[in-house]
Amino acid sequence: KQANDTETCVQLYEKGVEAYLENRFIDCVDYFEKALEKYRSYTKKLQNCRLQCKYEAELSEPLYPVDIENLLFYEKAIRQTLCIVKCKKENSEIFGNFNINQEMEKLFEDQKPYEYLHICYFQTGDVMKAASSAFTYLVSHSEDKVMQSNLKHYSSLKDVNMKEIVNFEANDYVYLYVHGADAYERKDWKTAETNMEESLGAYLQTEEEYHFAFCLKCKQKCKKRLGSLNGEIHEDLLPSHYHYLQFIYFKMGNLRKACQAVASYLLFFPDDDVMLSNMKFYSALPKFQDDYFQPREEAIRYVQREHYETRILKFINTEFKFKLSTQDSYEAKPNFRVIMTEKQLQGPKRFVSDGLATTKECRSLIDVAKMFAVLGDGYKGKKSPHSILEKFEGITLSRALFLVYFRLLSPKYLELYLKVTEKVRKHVQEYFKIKETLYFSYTQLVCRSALPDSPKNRTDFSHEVHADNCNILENGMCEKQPPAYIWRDYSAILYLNNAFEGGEFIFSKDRTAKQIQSIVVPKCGRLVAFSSGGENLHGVKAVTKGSRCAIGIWFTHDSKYADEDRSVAYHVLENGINFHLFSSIDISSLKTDINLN
Ligand SMILES: O=C(O)CCC(=O)C(=O)O
Ligand SMILES: [Fe+2]
Repeated sequence: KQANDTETCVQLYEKGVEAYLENRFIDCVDYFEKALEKYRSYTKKLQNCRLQCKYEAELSEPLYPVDIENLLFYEKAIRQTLCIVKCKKENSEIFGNFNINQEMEKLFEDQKPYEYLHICYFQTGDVMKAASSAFTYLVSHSEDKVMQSNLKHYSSLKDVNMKEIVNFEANDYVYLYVHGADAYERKDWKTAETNMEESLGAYLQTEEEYHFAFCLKCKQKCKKRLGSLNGEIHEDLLPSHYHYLQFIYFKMGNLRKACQAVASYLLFFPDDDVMLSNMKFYSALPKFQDDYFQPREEAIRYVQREHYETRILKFINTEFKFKLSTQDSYEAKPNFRVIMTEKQLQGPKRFVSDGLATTKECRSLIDVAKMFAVLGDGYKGKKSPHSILEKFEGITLSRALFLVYFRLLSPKYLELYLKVTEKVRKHVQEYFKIKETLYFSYTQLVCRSALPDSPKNRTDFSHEVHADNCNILENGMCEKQPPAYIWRDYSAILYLNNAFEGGEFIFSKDRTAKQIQSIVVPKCGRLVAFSSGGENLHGVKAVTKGSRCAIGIWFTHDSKYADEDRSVAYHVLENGINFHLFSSIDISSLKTDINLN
């Protein structure tokens, strides 16, 4: 039987096991070799996706011009993550149906295939490969007694040359490093230098491939994995390159480079006695110059990133352990009903309904807004886009999504956000009897708060009279041109509270609000919905006290402007967070205690 080319590494693995169990050892070898090859191309491709996505995220224009509380870091991480999801989708022939599940991935990462493969090689007479397979397995399971005795047995066979046993899964740098260290022992400085420098480069490259934002927690694990030299764990593999190099360069007569290596090493271990005395020794040499102790650039970058990440991790672990109090005995009826129509509202294509969210739901959503709102989120960096006397705090769907991704926010909130807004969409579609598809174009939770020292007798507006998809001209016409959001077809505002003063929503006949047609007073669960054109001029009166929170939702018929984050959000809720993307990551301890109940 031949393994066919469309089979995933998982299927191949399973067939390998089956062949092994049925003593079909040639098939067994064939399937496992192909499974390993597939898995290798899978990880290679994944690493390419990661690097490419990292690069793209670096170059992307930030959503917000100022880096508030390291949010830029998260933004980049989420961009990178979503980009990887896309990249995987685009390469579905390699990634299969998107998922190698975590369990299967672990089998490969744990070198499980070699547990079978060594036997199948042995049975087919390939004893060298049997020995190497056993060795490869032992590299990551050095304590495994059974495999130890297998290797011992293989090494006693006359066809097995111990010197030629290899680790099939060694990273490139492992051999470079080992050869470098060998050359060092032989005092072959030139070879040692070449190997060590190459090993250093390859190490950093591999580290880069393993490294991405989600890896914060597994960083230690990564280091351990990378630090394994054919089974021996070298916790300090990276700095030890500099240890070798300082002496190699000294022996080669390059004092500057020796000193740079010393300075690089000291970045990792500033108090290391040996290195400090080397430093003294080198600086006493006649050829020494004052600017020699410059750490190498890649070492500086590495150490800085390390410090930064440790701090962020600490921050996440200490700052995000809290509970929200959302116990609420009173539960409003979930039923909604229309309370004002075109007639009461004095204009076309508009209505008001009540009961689209319960008290508890409103409270939860406000909690999220208060906890995670970013000044001006969704307003392209303007903190108070409409009134300088108010503070605008918002959270867009995409930010809620990445908070969930980082486990800073319980998925329940995202679910609630989606559920409530979907209820609104359906209601709007039914009320206006819309036949075409109504896509979400943009969703934003906003709280407008009066600044403490703002005057009480304000007559200005929190949000000037405007239309949502056109620009009102002097002559009263509404011009459907950018910068207006011309693709918006329907608008809906769902209110979350009434604990404030002012803040009434008005429909107006004219731009200056001289001819107010109707007023909507916000309260939890109340919805105002209307077509987004010039026929529905509207505004928000000044909020003079307290904080007014609402979810603004804009719909479109144009699929080009459909909000992609929404489908990603559903994907995240359905499939959970794709941890296998970030192999061997355990960020479960980052989970916060936020609960809806
Ligand atoms: O918050 C409101 O009541 C309306 C807001 C609005 O009109 C808008 O954001 O376009
Ligand atoms: Fe509006």
